[in-house]
Amino acid sequence: KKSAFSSLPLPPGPPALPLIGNLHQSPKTHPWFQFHTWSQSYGPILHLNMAGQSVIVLSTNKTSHDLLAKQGATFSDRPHFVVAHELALQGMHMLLRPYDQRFKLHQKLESPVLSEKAAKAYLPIQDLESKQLLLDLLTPPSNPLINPHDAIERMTASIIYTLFYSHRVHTASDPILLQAHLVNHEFDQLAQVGKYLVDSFPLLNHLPPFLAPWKSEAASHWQKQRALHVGNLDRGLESKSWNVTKQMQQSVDSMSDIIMPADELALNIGIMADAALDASTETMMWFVVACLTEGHRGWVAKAQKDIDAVVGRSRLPSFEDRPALPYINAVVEELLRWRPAGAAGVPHFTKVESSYEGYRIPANSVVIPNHWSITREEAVFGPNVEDFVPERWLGEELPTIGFGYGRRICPGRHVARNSLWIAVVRLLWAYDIQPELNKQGEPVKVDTKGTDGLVTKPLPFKARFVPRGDWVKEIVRRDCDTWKVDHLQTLDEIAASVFR
Ligand code: HEM
Repeated sequence: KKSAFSSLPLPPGPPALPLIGNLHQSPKTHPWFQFHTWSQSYGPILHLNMAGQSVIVLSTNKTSHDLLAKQGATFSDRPHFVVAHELALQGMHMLLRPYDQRFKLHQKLESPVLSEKAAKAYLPIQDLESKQLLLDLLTPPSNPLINPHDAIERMTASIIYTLFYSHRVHTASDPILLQAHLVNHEFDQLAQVGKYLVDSFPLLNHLPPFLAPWKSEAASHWQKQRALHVGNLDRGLESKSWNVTKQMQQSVDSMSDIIMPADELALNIGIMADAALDASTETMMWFVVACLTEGHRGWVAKAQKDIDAVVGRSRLPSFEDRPALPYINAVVEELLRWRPAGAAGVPHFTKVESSYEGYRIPANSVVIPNHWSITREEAVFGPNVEDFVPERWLGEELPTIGFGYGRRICPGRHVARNSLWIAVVRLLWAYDIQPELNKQGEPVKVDTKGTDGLVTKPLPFKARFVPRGDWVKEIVRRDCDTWKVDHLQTLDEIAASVFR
């Protein structure tokens, strides 16, 4: 039967072969670069045929917003992963859940704890952990070269685990953090597109277990996910203080018509924590890379001049300084643009056929908002899009980007922006971040391409965090040792200010 849109052409794209379509041209790694190149020939909306699977790639903020946000009722689903999601996560992964009633229920539970208002109440935790970051990077006496990853990850993990479970993370080898890494690594393996035939042919899943080896792999993975997230849920519920776990459990208890097993709530909170951790850590790592590779353009010096004028050299910068430091906001926005941690976004999916700008969008298409292209649109962001230029954010208002679109937009974006702002302003206030030098005394080249994957990470590198003066050392030693602070009391104060 002909549909209303069957006479419309598909969006343009590279020429496809019979049966396999564009599969032979499909990039093996870093797909966002090839998508970007194609968009330059075929335009802001392109169609790929991956062996029969329609993939729509959106390359501008406008097309992404028009489809994923304005037509949110139809473009908010996710592609189907039989092994990684349905089997290994029992269908409970927040990022992968289909757009259905149960998803909406989880979103309803999440939204009060991640709202802009809640995020504002969490500032004392971000204040605390960013102080500790400064102390952790003050590496007496000889300022050795370090890879800052551990110190940055400790900070982001501790912000999230304190808020979610009342658990402060003291070092990057905290056992819970290490367990999360192991589980996530195994999950990434399971989720690799194309690894399991059953992902393309779900009917195979009806085979008996001895013919379907993925079933036992998935079952064993589920036990690990469950142990991690239920363990954390229990820790949260047992804590003396308020935390997000308790808040969400209380919401569940107050909904008399809802039955939600502990592992389902635990998975929602735990996956939220995972999503928070990687993206925030790696965005901060890209900040350090930006200082090393793009600082010569003058933005670091300009930011430090502003900070010196507003904050001075006798105290730390704080959230109260934010209105007086618009340039630091611009640095954060430019960071999210220059290296969007989710370079190809997270794929959406549409179950129904529709049309856009005279093109037919087939039912069951995967829809990718390619942040890499979206952040490089010169018509929106001006020239020299490969350069780190915060000034572009100081003129007329630009679209904020990097957190996806529509009903699946990152719910953690308010919390994330606040974490980035305070860490960025404090690092700039405290340190000159200098590159490693080779034997000839030249800076060692730092990679700016990053890894493949849902979250793009800079390749390992080393840097020197040189205090900008003795005043930094004094203030950091005096104010940034946070281990004696009663974070449980801080959490109770947070609760009192927003949730009671
Ligand atoms: C700089 C840091 C972050 C970046 C760049 C980022 C980016 C993203 C992106 C691109 C998506 C997909 C949106 C879409 O499908 O259109 C997403 C989803 C999500 N993010 Fe974030 N995120 C960050 C931090 C956080 C934080 C701090 C939290 C929680 C506290 C969080 C929780 C989530 C969750 C739960 C989803 C799944 C939403 C859904 O599928 O409906 N993220 N994030």
